[in-house]
Amino acid sequence: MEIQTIGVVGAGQMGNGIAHVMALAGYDVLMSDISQEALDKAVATVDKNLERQVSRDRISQAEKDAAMARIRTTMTLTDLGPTDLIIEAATERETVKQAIFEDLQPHLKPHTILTSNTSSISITRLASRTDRPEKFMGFHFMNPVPVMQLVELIRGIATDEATYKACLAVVERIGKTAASAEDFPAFIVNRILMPMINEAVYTLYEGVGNVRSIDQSMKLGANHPMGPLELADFIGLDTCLAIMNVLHDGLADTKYRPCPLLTKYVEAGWLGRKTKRGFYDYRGDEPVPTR
Ligand SMILES: CC(=O)CC(=O)SCCNC(=O)CCNC(=O)[C@H](O)C(C)(C)COP(=O)(O)OP(=O)(O)OC[C@H]1O[C@@H](n2cnc3c(N)ncnc32)[C@H](O)[C@@H]1OP(=O)(O)O
Ligand SMILES: NC(=O)C1=CN([C@@H]2O[C@H](COP(=O)(O)OP(=O)(O)OC[C@H]3O[C@@H](n4cnc5c(N)ncnc54)[C@H](OP(=O)(O)O)[C@@H]3O)[C@@H](O)[C@H]2O)C=CC1
Repeated sequence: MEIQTIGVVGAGQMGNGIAHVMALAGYDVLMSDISQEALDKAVATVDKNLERQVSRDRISQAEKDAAMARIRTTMTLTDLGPTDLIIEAATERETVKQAIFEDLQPHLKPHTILTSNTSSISITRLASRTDRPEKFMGFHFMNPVPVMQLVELIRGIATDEATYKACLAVVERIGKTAASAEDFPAFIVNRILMPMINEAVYTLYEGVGNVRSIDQSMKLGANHPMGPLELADFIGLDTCLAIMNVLHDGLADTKYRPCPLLTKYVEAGWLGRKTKRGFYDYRGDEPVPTR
């Protein structure tokens, strides 16, 4: 069955990016969130990012207008029930995701495919609590979604081939590249990337470098487009900590223990760009290191 309508749960930085690329590729998108403010902000962000693509001649004004017209929003999660494919992109907390799939379940069409954009949580475990583990997958975009080429596709133990192929066809239609990952904590990208970010926080915690010298070293010394602390702020420090906890619990190896300094920033509510403070303070014209 060809997918035509897509439901996106969670209108944060990932949800708005997913809505953006799906609408641009011609899918009808219905996005939900628990906050009307988040939905309004997400639509405004998509509009701004599409406008940027128009101004750089990546897309035409008509393509932008058509994409914006394909995005609708709702505060009622169950309105997403009749869509062909649901991509859950809410906060990285297993109980939040489980509750979303539980609430959706009675309202789904028999053919609806359920997916999660989780960065780390077991797809098999999320799937096992639904009525359709064979129609459940990990659909993991990278941030910023309109720019990054990769989508990790993660099959749970019960995912069937038709579901995998349907998701692969969506990745191809939006012009991105799929990497197939086995369902183990944090999959491929975050299994490798997040311990590096956590190590950068340890490097800061132990005083080996400060925020600026650590980021500069990895940008100029390893050609990374962003330093690891800048990238952590970009991803969200709550998300980084949640991923480290999943690695630590799931692989039971102390090498994945989250740095206490990362925990401290999250406890302070300094979550990075989204709260305007993390390893950098974004409240002024230029980001200022906080250490
Ligand atoms: C945590 C997880 O589960 C998984 C993850 O996502 S891990 C995080 C993965 N992401 C990364 O590692 C990102 C690392 N950073 C980068 O690659 C770059 O810094 C960046 C692409 C974000 C910005 O690049 P830059 O060169 O500094 O900025 P800029 O020149 O403004 O942008 C580059 C292009 O992206 C576009 N762009 C940037 N952000 C955009 C957005 N949100 N929407 C649409 N387009 C965007 C720009 O318009 C520009 O397009 P053109 O090439 O057509 O001109
Ligand atoms: N940040 C990143 O770089 C990446 C993140 N991911 C994953 O994507 C998911 C979303 O992350 P991200 O967009 O960064 O997070 P954000 O914090 O930016 O957005 C999450 C959104 O989900 C909302 N939300 C929380 N609970 C619910 C619920 N029950 N129903 C609907 N919406 C809800 C939040 O609302 P409120 O703010 O009101 O709580 C918020 O608007 C996570 O699973 C994350 O691991 C994947 C790839 C990259």
